[in-house]
Amino acid sequence: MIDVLGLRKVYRDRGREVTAVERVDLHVREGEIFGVLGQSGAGKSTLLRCVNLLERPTEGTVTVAGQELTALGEAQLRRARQRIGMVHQHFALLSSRTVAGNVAFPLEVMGTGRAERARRVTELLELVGLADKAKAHPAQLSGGQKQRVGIARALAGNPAVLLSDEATSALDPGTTQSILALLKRLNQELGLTILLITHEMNVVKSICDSAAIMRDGRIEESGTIPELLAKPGSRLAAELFPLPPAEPGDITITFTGQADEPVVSQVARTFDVDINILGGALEKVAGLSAGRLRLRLSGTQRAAALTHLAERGLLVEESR
Ligand SMILES: Nc1ncnc2c1ncn2[C@@H]1O[C@H](COP(=O)(O)OP(=O)(O)OP(=O)(O)O)[C@@H](O)[C@H]1O
Repeated sequence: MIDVLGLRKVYRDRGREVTAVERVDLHVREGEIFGVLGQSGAGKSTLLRCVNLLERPTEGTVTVAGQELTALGEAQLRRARQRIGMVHQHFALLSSRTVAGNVAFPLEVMGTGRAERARRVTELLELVGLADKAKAHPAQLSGGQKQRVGIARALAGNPAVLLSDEATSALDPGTTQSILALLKRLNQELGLTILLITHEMNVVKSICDSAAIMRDGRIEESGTIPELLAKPGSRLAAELFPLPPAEPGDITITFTGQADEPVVSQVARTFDVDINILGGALEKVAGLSAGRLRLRLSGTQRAAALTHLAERGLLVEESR
């Protein structure tokens, strides 16, 4: 649904060149929620703004819903952008307009007639749970309510794709969860493809099907959550499940889906090994139970025990 190939963005800032995004490829499948995770300055906003060409890439191509945006002129681009909704960290609402007026704004720009506009605004406000706030002004709303208005406005043009620029980072944890639940519901009910950027692991953990980790303008790893968790040395796995520092010979096992099986005690019994559990964490990620354990194993059948764990589909990594 979104294909970014060889994307590069260089800003020229007072005679200096700043490379914000360097040779990035990104493939977001139809109907998925894809999270780009990274620290401040990693290039996430630039990448997102290049996807709807609010920022023109220095190099590379961007294709959304089969249309190569990087090949379009300004007029065609304006039309194509109507099918790409965007949600902002600080909501970007018009303070002089009511909630209904804010949601109606993109419809006015598109030339939608008055009656159809009113019908659509009502429908959108119901969708985000704000039907009773149509006549309120943004200043009278909580942060979570403002973001719901932002989401309704982003959906006005019936977009195939929603881009979310840190939609929850100005919100408290409880409100964050309710906005994430709304995004997930819209994803499932409308089949909306969502590309979001965030610096919060919690966002990826709660709603993303796939993720990429970005650092210094580059994508370090990218894939579905189970793929990323199954990859040796995965940064996503390490950040999702922080463990104490390892000593040489310590074993880290990462698992998705096998959380209900008593694997460790079975291995201890079958291979007569002593197992020390040094740390561990279990989480629900992308709807799957996943976790990591740091173990110290000793016994004459240690190697056979490790092979058995790997054969059971667990990722087994030994620290050096
Ligand atoms: N308009 C601009 N002109 C010059 N440099 C810019 C511009 N926008 C961003 N940059 C630089 O590009 C790099 C990436 O910035 P970007 O905002 O994309 O990162 P980010 O990961 O979204 O960070 P944050 O979460 O803090 O916004 C940074 O070094 C930033 O200073």
